[in-house]
Amino acid sequence: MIKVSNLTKRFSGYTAVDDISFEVDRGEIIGFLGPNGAGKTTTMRMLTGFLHPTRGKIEIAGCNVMTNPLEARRHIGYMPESCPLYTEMRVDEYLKFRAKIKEVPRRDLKNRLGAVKEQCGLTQVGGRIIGQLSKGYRQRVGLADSLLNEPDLLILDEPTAGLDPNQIREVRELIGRLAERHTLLLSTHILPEVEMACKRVLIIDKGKIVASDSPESLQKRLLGDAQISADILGDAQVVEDALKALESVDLVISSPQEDGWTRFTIDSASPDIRCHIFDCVVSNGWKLRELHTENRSLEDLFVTITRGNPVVEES
Ligand SMILES: Nc1ncnc2c1ncn2[C@@H]1O[C@H](COP(=O)(O)OP(=O)(O)OP(=O)(O)O)[C@@H](O)[C@H]1O
Repeated sequence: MIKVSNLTKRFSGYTAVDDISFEVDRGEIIGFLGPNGAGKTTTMRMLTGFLHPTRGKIEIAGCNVMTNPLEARRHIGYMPESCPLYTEMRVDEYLKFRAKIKEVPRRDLKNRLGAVKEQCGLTQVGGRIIGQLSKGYRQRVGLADSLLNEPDLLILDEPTAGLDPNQIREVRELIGRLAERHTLLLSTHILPEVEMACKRVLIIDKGKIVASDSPESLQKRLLGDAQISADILGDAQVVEDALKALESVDLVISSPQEDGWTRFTIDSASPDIRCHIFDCVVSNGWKLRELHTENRSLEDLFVTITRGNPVVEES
């Protein structure tokens, strides 16, 4: 659906996007992550034909964006970071206006308007003035706009930026529903958003793609070792020594809890040694009330990657 080859954008000597290449298959949901100024918006604007690259090639659904921008755009629904809505217009009026610009055939207009309003939960607010809507609803109008031309590909630039937690939840749910029917490229700073929705993440830093993989395998490959937490009742020193003696255990840290319990934090080179810990506790007659692998978040991963750690190529 998207094929980007050696894409570069320079602004008066400054390289905002530096020779990036990636592909997105039809139906994929991709999180596009990066710190401020990494080049996300610049990349998205080039993908949608709003900004001309300095170098490189972009194909959307087989159309070359540089040589055939109008045809390529027919496949794309784009919601820019700050949605340029005409705030004095009513929702219906605005969507009709946008549909005409997007050359939605007159005979389809009513159906398309009805469908996108339904999809975005706007059916009740068609007569409202956009400027008087909440930011969450304005965001929905932006999304409805991006869906008018029945695009195969949705490109959303920080769709939840500036929304309050309730609005974020609503817009996320809406995006989740849209993801069932579209290929989706979603840029965001909010990492749980990506963990929830995206099957693959592309991480861009200083204009370069530094990682491309599923959140789970990136976590495994970058953070590698497992960290396990176990609450055990027994002589703390004896337990600690026994845990340290287990194969593939690198480090055990103990911290006393109430009523004689101790929490052991165990670093291991093996992905999961919980069964061995359990057997060790049982064979020594100790008690166990908690045993789990600590989940390292995408946030840890993001910080690791964008602080100059090794580049992770797609597997
Ligand atoms: N029109 C422009 N002229 C000059 N420099 C620009 C222009 N647009 C973007 N840049 C620069 O290119 C770099 C990448 O910007 P971009 O907006 O793509 O980053 P981003 O990853 O989207 O950041 P954010 O998360 O803050 O939106 C930044 O250093 C920015 O200042």
